[in-house]
Amino acid sequence: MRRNERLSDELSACKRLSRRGEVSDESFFAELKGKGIDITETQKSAIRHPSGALALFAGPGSGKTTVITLRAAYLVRVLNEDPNSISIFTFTKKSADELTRRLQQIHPTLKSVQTGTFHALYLKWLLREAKERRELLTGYAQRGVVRSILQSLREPFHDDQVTAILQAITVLKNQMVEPVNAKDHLDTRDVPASTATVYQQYESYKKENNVWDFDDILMVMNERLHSQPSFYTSCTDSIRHIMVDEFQDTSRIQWNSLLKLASKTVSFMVVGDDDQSIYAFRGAEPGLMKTFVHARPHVRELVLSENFRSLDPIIRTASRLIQMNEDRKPKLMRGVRGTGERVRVLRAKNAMEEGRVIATAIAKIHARDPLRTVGILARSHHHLYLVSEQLRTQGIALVEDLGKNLYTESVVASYLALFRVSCGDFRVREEAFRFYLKLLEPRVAREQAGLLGGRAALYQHMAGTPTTLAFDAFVKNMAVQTPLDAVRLLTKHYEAYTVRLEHARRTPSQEARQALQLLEDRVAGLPDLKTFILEVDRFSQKDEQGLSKAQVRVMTFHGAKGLEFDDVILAGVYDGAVPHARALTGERKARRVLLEEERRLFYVALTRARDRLFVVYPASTANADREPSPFLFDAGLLSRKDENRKSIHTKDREKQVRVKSDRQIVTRHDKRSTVVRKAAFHTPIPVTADQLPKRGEPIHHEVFGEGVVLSIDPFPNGHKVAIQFKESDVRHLFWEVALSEGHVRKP
Ligand SMILES: Nc1ncnc2c1ncn2[C@@H]1O[C@H](COP(=O)(O)OP(=O)(O)OP(=O)(O)O)[C@@H](O)[C@H]1O
Repeated sequence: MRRNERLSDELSACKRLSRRGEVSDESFFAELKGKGIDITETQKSAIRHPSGALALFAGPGSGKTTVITLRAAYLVRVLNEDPNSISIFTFTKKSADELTRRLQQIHPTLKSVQTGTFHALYLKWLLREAKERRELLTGYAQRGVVRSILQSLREPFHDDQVTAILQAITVLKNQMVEPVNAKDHLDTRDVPASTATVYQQYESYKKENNVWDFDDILMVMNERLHSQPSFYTSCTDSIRHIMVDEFQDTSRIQWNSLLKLASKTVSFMVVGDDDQSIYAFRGAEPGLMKTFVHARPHVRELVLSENFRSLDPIIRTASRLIQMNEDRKPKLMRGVRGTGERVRVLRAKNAMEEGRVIATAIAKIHARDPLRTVGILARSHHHLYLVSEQLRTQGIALVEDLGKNLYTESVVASYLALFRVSCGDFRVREEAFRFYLKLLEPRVAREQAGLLGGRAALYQHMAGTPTTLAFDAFVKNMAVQTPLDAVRLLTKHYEAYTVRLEHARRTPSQEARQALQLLEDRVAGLPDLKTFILEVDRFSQKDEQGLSKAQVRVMTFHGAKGLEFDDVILAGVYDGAVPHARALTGERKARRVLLEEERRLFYVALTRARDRLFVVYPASTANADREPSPFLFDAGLLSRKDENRKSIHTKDREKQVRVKSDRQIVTRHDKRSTVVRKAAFHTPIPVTADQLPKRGEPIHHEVFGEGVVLSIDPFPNGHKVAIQFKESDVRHLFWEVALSEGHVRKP
């Protein structure tokens, strides 16, 4: 159909639908032009789309979200549709807030358009229509349930595995896999073998206790829509237009419920970009973009091929990177804003210097124009702790979307308590003493377990005993050490403590270890603990005034999705962090899938910049040398000549990786630190048959004392041994770890 014919068809269809709004079609677009927004013909087509299904697939910065907001405005202002009858789905709260902000900027009446994440909108409708009121099982409580199920299964486990199991359950529920079928869909290389059983018991627990988790909101909504006609009618009666932003992140269950909801609406529009799909770990299925086009009769497909956001060097960099992905739909992107400064890669000596490099870059940006918006993005929120602190210390007002900082991480808070006491601040002596007991005096800690868990003043209770005297000497000695030595000393004890925990079937998560590595970076070079404490206090007391005026925002790559900034600084872009080390382990196929997802994530980060883009990487963190991310080579930002070394394009890197064992890959750059720790925590030395215990044999354990072996069972990479200890319950030990760490012996 020729364009003019199509346009006149669209207009007449709109007129048929229209109850005549406050502005005409011509003045709507003329008003936008007056504001400097010259809507393209394809964008207009999508905005005017009268009824039926429409798919708008295009690259970053092409105006997909703009079309969604303007379409909502057009429906209300030109076609006189009720704003309440328009529902817009997004995938993060931040994108929903951004949409609401953009809508309100266009016109105040658009405040009533229903925007939100699937979870938020569905929960609202469930509360309204079905009067469903359930407590939500989240965060800590959710982990507690999984932990106690694992304990009841007598499974040794790590806290990280609790995270992996919960993530797997989310994916299964989003893929609509029932617990009975879960086994066939799980890869036991990624999750413990008991995950399917845990899933089953976890679901039963929620049912018995009448609670939901977040994924249940999607499940219940989908089930009600399909099985309760009255619920379905009451929901769909009030919705005439559905739009979905970032459709590439839709999961099977979201798709199922959407299809049902949209079967009665006047229009159903989805916008997305397969290159920006970054939520596989939550069950996203970018393949649904293809399904959409075939699922509905007469789906109209539109493609936008202009990038309105970024200057050419940024677009070129991002395109070079994403072209390395094999599993994608090729797209043509043309920048309309012209050329600009080249993307700059900055190398910092270490993590602390990285913060200073970024602060200098921001100061330069704001010296030219204080109103420029700056986004500082990193792969993990941990990495942003030190950067944020440096920026605040240098007086830069910023909005953090992290919600916490290094000193609120519980293990770091305990270290700080000990440091404070060693500097003469006895207000936190109780906290410090309890931590000290856990770390250095496990036997005393066990004896005092009742008091240790309660609120009693334990130090006072034990004052004058050899234990408190040893504690006093320990903190006194700490005061004369450099902060780095003090941190390392505590970490040595902390590692022994985690091994003991492992025997009790628990270990602290990787998060704690990451925090401790950061702490080492933070204190390196500081002369004494007093200086460190002063700096921490100064940072914590920094007043938050003026943050509303802050033009600098700090967030993760994931959190930046859908947003844009005048200038973007990507922090911590070193190999192992970007791509995440996890993407370089495991089976080749799984590795490729993960690596492509990591590349898409970095692509999302690069494409948030309008004018200038800086990429920063520290040459050393946590006492280990770091190399720049291989993605910087993929994107053409670094070349072999720059680094004077062999190519580390990710494709070549994959080849290297194939010939190495998983452990070597993860720890390639961490030879001095992580290898040692990983080996200690996860890689037991194989034992010979005569080193294995026998049933009925007596055993001595350094923490649990004397015991007798009840059973020996094969376990991945070793053996699980059940031991009845005299002074405690039956304990299950991972024999190879226990033996190689010297925690057990035959008496
Ligand atoms: N026709 C246009 N003329 C000028 N600017 C435009 C036009 N369309 C969109 N823009 C601007 O381009 C920028 C990117 O638009 P938008 O955020 O809608 O893109 P997007 O496709 O949703 O991006 P992403 O997928 O990367 O999040 C915004 O600043 C928007 O105001």
